[in-house]
Amino acid sequence: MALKLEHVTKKFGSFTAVEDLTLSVNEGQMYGFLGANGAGKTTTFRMILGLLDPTEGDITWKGNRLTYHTSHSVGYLPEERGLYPKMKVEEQLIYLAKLRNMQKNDAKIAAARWMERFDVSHYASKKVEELSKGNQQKIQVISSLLHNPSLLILDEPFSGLDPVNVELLKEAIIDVAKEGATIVFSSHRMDHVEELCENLSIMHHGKTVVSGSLKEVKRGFGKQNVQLKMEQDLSSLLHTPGVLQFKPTKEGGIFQISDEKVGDDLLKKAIELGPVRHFSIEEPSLQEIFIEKVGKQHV
Ligand SMILES: Nc1ncnc2c1ncn2[C@@H]1O[C@H](COP(=O)(O)OP(=O)(O)OP(=O)(O)O)[C@@H](O)[C@H]1O
Repeated sequence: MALKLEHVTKKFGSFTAVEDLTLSVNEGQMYGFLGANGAGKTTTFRMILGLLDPTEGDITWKGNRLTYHTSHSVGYLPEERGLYPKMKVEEQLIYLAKLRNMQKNDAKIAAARWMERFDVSHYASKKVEELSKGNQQKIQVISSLLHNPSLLILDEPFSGLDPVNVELLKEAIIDVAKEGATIVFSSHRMDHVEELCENLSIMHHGKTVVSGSLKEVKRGFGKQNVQLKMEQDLSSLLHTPGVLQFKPTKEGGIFQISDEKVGDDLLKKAIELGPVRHFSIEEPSLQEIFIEKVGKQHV
């Protein structure tokens, strides 16, 4: 395991922000960190980076404790974005890369490549403060990965980006992972995590409520969804044993079921009602799992 957190707890005074967190991430893996506001994600990132000390537990990256200022192999996109507003974009990217031990010329070449990729080359000689929030975000993302970090920690990397830029960033993250970097990111967007991560954790009030591979998490949830498309009113099928919930849709309805066999019973009953245009059994979405585990009021 490249990144290892073992029984990590962080207390601020008497308040426990992170409690007994254990997780590991393989080299080259993309790990998703989910949780409602205040769940403890940023605190965990700061501990991984060595910016905060855990109250208890151990954190290691390839066997050693990281200290952010001595590690040049780490990239971090902090939640509170912090570029120098008066500095020009290219100048700033090169400056930050040099702080991470990159040669000026290599930094210049890499900055030009990434600015082109993120479609911000035309801002190279503008001051950061002259850019829109989303474009500033892209510059900060570039600064976190310009020096080819082997561990990249991204706190809410997609927030504030429009859909085109979200796609640009996703593709970039996938490429960085393919080149071997280990990536840990937090997001409130379940679909992004579902799309990008093999493994994930959901935190709630500092505790891990769900963790594992996406497949394990979905299977472990136990429940599945049956989608039926047909003209007839389906509400009577709610009383089929094993049906937990029913949500009518424009074309029919979606049933939450306790196990796959209930799907067969539903299909038989649906056929008795009339012609079935569509029937499918689907895995629960991460969104459903999150809402059930963390609670609707926290989303
Ligand atoms: N320096 C600190 N002193 C006291 N409490 C803190 C400190 N830093 C964080 N906390 C508390 O720890 C909890 C976890 O905060 P954290 O920022 O890690 O959450 P988060 O999951 O990143 O939330 P969000 O999704 O809103 O960014 C919060 O209740 C927060 O108020």
